[in-house]
Amino acid sequence: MVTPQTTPVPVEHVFCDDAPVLKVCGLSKRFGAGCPYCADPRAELERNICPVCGTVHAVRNVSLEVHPGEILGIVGESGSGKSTLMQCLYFDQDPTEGDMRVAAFDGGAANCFDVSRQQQRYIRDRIFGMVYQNPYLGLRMNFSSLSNIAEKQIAAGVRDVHHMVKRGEELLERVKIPLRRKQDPPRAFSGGMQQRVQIAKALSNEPPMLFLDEVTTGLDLSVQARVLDLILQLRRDLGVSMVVVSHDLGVIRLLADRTIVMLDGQVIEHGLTDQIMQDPQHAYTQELVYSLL
Ligand SMILES: Nc1ncnc2c1ncn2[C@@H]1O[C@H](COP(=O)(O)OP(=O)(O)OP(=O)(O)O)[C@@H](O)[C@H]1O
Repeated sequence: MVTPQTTPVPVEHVFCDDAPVLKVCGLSKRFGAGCPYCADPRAELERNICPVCGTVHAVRNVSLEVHPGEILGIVGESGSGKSTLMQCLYFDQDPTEGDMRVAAFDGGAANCFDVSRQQQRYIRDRIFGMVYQNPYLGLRMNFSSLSNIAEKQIAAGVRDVHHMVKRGEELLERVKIPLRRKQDPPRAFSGGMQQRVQIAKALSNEPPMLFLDEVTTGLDLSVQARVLDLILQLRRDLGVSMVVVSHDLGVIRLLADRTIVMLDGQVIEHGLTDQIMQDPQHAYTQELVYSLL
């Protein structure tokens, strides 16, 4: 039985000296209007729900940094707020509060949650890439794989068809989709291949920052291993920074340099992944780690 501690861990960034690619401070997302009771940070919620007004506090005061070439893992059980957090970072959801700085946008001077929708689209199209757990959210299932990759390039302003085809083919080769299948639509592919096409699409504009939300969930073990291997290879070859969300600590252990553990919308533990694996502090993290042994 897990006994959650409700006090969030203060975030100290003691691991890297280089400037972050992405820096998020105090991100919260609630579903519902809130009330004076749950507006108080000391309020006792029923998991993540206000007992007075029923508002869901899906993400509570989360801060994080991602450094160049680093993979940050976010792990937590179902409902802990991982996907909502990721959706806020990728502008799929508006946070209730928070500040996000992106080094490649305005030199990190602007809070990206406050900029215009057009500027947010610019950041999504040119600086960020997203791979969703459900490939139906990231791909047009009836378009060819090559067209899917071109779509992201067009959104980023690329108009040279020859360049788009060349880049699309390069990426399909990189993610090991045979080029003879480049005109096939993703609906004709297996789950693992669909995730590879999503990854190719997300990488098409050479984004410095890639978000991966439960990308191996639902795949069988051998396919999962190949996708994980591909992610590590991309980091090695391209130096792209990543935020990887998973409920599976095994996946996070394999991929992430640093890890954040979430429970009921809060960060309950964070640190170097090896450190968390060897010496988990929170009862919930201990349970996660011991379940892997
Ligand atoms: N649109 C919504 N309206 C109300 N509550 C929501 C909404 N979206 C998410 N929630 C709630 O927010 C909380 C966090 O959900 P979220 O999907 O982010 O968790 P998760 O850790 O990603 O879980 P899973 O891995 O199952 O997707 C949950 O309590 C969920 O029920």
